[in-house]
Amino acid sequence: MNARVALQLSGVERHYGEGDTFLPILKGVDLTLRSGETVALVAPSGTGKSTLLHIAGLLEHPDEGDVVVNGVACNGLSDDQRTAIRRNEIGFVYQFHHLLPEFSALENIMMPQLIAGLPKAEAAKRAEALLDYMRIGHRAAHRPGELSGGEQQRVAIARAVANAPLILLADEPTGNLDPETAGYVFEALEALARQSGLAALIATHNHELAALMDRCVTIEDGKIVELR
Ligand SMILES: Nc1ncnc2c1ncn2[C@@H]1O[C@H](COP(=O)(O)OP(=O)(O)OP(=O)(O)O)[C@@H](O)[C@H]1O
Repeated sequence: MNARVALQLSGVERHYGEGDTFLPILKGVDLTLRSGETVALVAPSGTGKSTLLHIAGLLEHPDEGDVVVNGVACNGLSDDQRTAIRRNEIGFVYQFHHLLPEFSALENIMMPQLIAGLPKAEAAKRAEALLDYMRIGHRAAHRPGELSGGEQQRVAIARAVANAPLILLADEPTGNLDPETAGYVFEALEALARQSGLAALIATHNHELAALMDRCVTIEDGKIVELR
């Protein structure tokens, strides 16, 4: 495959604590994500999935190693520069949706686009299209508290891709949903990632859902191991 490299982690190390509480979590993570590929990260609890996603998403710094987003090495950048790259290139979906409760579904999806400077009408048009794609167009005017868990998570997914990021990172995006809802939300996420041609790294405990993705990796002894 010779698609463009969207995200590259090389020799990434991260620990928590010091002295007696020193806890090495990532011990040399190498991972390459190309545009258009979906990758599942399936690893036991506590092995460092969230830590890895936070470092890949420029929310945390590694102790060692490089994070390269779309050809730009991010370690030496200022916080402002990292924030700009995160806003432009990376969409994040969390286990809990983190939607703004006082805004409608449509407004939540418009928000990152407005922050990026898009005109309101354009942002609304794209938000509507994404809601339709997620089959919740009829819920556009509803606030998060008026939506089911699955609907909320689909809004969160639409919001994460609203700015057409290069990379989508998701941390247990369906972990909070019942199995049936998790199935269709995950499928919608996977289809949207594929349709948008972005590089997706999705942490999940669900092996059945992971099987939908192009590749599957795990973390063993602080390093990435390719499962398929
Ligand atoms: N701020 C912190 N201080 C100390 N230890 C931490 C901190 N954050 C995470 N850890 C520890 O680091 C390890 C990895 O945490 P992380 O959240 O990355 O794992 P995970 O694989 O995402 O787990 P889960 O599947 O349960 O969400 C865990 O043992 C956790 O307790």
